[in-house]
Amino acid sequence: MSSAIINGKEIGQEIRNSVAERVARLKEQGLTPGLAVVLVGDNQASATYVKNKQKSCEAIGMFSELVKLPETTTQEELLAQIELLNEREDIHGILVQLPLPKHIDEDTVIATIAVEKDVDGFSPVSVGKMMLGQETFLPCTPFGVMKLLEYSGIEIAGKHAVIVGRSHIVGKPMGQLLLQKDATVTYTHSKTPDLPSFTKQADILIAAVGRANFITKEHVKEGAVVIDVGINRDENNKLCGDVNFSDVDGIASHITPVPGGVGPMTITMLLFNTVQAAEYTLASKVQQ
Ligand SMILES: Nc1nc(=O)c2c([nH]1)NC[C@@H]1CN(c3ccc(C(=O)N[C@@H](CCC(=O)O)C(=O)O)cc3)C=[N+]21
Repeated sequence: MSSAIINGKEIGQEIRNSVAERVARLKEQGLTPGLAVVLVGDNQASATYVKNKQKSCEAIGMFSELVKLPETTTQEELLAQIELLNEREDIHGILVQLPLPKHIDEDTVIATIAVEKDVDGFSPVSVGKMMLGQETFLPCTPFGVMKLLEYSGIEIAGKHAVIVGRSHIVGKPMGQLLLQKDATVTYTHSKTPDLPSFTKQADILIAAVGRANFITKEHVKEGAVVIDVGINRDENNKLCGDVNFSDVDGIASHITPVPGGVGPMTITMLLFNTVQAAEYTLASKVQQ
């Protein structure tokens, strides 16, 4: 029997519909949620992602502004742009598209984004709050994975979740969110010896390695839920995940496809966080 497909496009659309209703309610109160996307340089992949993000904002009635800066932008110039956006009343969320050119220090840039506008959830304060289980913007990709599991009725408490990959934006926060829902979490990475001996124990396997078709049937336990966070290009330049889908199909109980799995959820949760940021500003105005 083939594995059940977790459809991120469909689940994402359902969430976007409810975000669109919140946007409409804010507009009735004279506030249009606004997202600024900062893009430095002319990386082709980044340009495509950014266009998708803008289209998605507009589709639910949100305002989005692209701040496009040349590859030669200095760090000081970029920081100055972010500070301008921090001050703007019509901008509720700021996303600085990563990766940045090599002469710019990403950590410094991210730390400059006002915490109340950090809809990516990447700033040190947002990460710290997440670790402490305090209310904050959650990083969009792991947040989207949690929604996929929730909407698919997959139990997390008491399950063994194995994460492959330890990036700041996916692997690390992913483990944290699963831990908060009472999973037992194991982190594995490129230096883990005998990886299959760990991944084979997973009830929930999160593949976030960034290597095309890396996870095969030798890594997966019968009946496991397999979440593929990878966005890679194979040798034919076709979009593919970190999981060899056809190899794992039939072994996993559930699996996310690429495209149409985690990717659309990342953008959905960005919209979710931005509308939340706008709602917070309204709430704080009413209090004054
Ligand atoms: N500050 C920052 N925040 C990010 O969230 C961020 C970033 N930088 N840099 C780049 C990565 C990548 N990323 C994706 C989001 C959605 C899809 C997505 O929707 N993918 C579609 C397919 C799109 C296609 O066909 O190319 C899918 O999987 O179905 C992909 C990739 C967000 N990123």
